[in-house]
Amino acid sequence: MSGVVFDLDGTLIDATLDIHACATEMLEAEGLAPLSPETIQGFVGNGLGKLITHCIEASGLEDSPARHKRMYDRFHARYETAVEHTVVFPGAVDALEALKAEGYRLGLCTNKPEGPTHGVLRHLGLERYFDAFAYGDGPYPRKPDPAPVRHIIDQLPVRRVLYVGDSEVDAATAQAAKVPMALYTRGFRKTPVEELYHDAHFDDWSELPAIAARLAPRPE
Ligand SMILES: O=C(O)COP(=O)(O)O
Ligand SMILES: [Mg+2]
Repeated sequence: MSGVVFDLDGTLIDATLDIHACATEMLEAEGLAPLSPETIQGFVGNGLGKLITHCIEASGLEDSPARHKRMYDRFHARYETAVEHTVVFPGAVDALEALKAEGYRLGLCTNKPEGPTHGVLRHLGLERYFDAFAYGDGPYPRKPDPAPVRHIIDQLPVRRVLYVGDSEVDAATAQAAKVPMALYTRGFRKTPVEELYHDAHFDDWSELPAIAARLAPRPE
């Protein structure tokens, strides 16, 4: 069997406005000034803990454990239901449908915590496409450690996978897991495409089934 493993934020969905709303409320509760949506978007991809650290540092404060926990808890409490402004990238659902129809097993490998991941997937009708999940608060290290990808490969289970992601973290994860990487170029990447590990890149989701057929040929 073959599988395709997807990153979430910046790859399948753009949750910037909802993440920004959670961050704004969290900063306000601390008496801090809001940060722009672009700034917050740049903090996404390494998990919620890292996003909180970036918010604290961007506000000119020290990332003390007590402050970090207070802000993390406040953000997390709102995160699962902050879904109303989140959108799926154009063509991504059709690509998931096509891959499913071709017999691929699909996995979702995100650094987002488990509750907010399922909250947004349910809201967008995407939960049913995936046969296995790994989260940023699971019992394994976060991406770019290869452990969450391995966890998904074991759960699916599949022998061959293609990893699909948008960012530096995803490229490093695929490389560490020694799996082929398809880079979605309209996500939250900051590094030029040529400088990131990848075997294929695409800016149009209709290209993905052909990329998968090449890099993770279908079931024998
Ligand atoms: O950093 C996050 O919380 C989520 O990021 P990811 O879905 O791109 O892994
Ligand atoms: Mg991402």
